[in-house]
Amino acid sequence: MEQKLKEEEKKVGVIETWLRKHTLLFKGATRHPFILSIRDGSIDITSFKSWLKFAVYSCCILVIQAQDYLFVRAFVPFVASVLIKAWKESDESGDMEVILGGVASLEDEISWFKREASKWGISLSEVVPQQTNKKYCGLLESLMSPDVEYTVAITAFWVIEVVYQESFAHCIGEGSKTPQELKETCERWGSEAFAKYCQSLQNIVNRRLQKASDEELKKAEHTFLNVLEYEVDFWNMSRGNV
Ligand SMILES: Cc1ncc(CO)c(N)n1
Repeated sequence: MEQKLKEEEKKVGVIETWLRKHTLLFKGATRHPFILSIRDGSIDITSFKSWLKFAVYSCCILVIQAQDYLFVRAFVPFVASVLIKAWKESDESGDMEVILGGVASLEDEISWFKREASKWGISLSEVVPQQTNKKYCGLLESLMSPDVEYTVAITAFWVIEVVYQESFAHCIGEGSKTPQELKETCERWGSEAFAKYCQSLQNIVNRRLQKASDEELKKAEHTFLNVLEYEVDFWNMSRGNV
């Protein structure tokens, strides 16, 4: 049985196997009620005239965006640590370009967060990190340790990106009623280009996992699950859960 599973994993790829095994948690992170409310337009303010609804609406998306700005600032050094690991440990020189592309797009992301904030009249320097966010940034920091293998770190990197990609692609996919004001946000992570970049990361991860020891595989799967749980918690901040 054990042997059969191993053979199966080799054929379909480890990631595919994980996604089948942990479908519920993956759906929890990529089809969160917050995302569904963007997609079905129920988050929309324009159909509700009362200013209170406006406040609630702006609050939940703004909480996520402001917290995400802080998250992305912590994400940059994490990605830099993955870059160092790729340089030291990778068996393929092409990995570095993919990761470097990620760093470049984070620069653009940070500028975009700043533009968005000024549009909404928020001062990002005054945003206080919520407990959930602090915990997630703590996870990133622990993954920056030189003791964490490249395979485990790149797995975390891929899943962090793919949750956003899958979530926001769902908001602009067939039949979505996403409000105009949120389209740009959704396009940022839901675009074809971002999907391609996530696919490049996924190819690296699959290649690494195929060669990984059982011990490393176990660690990588644990990290994969950990990230998914933190992503669910992150979305939960939109409901005022800190
Ligand atoms: C919380 C979170 N997860 C993933 C991404 C993708 O970059 C992001 N910006 N924020």
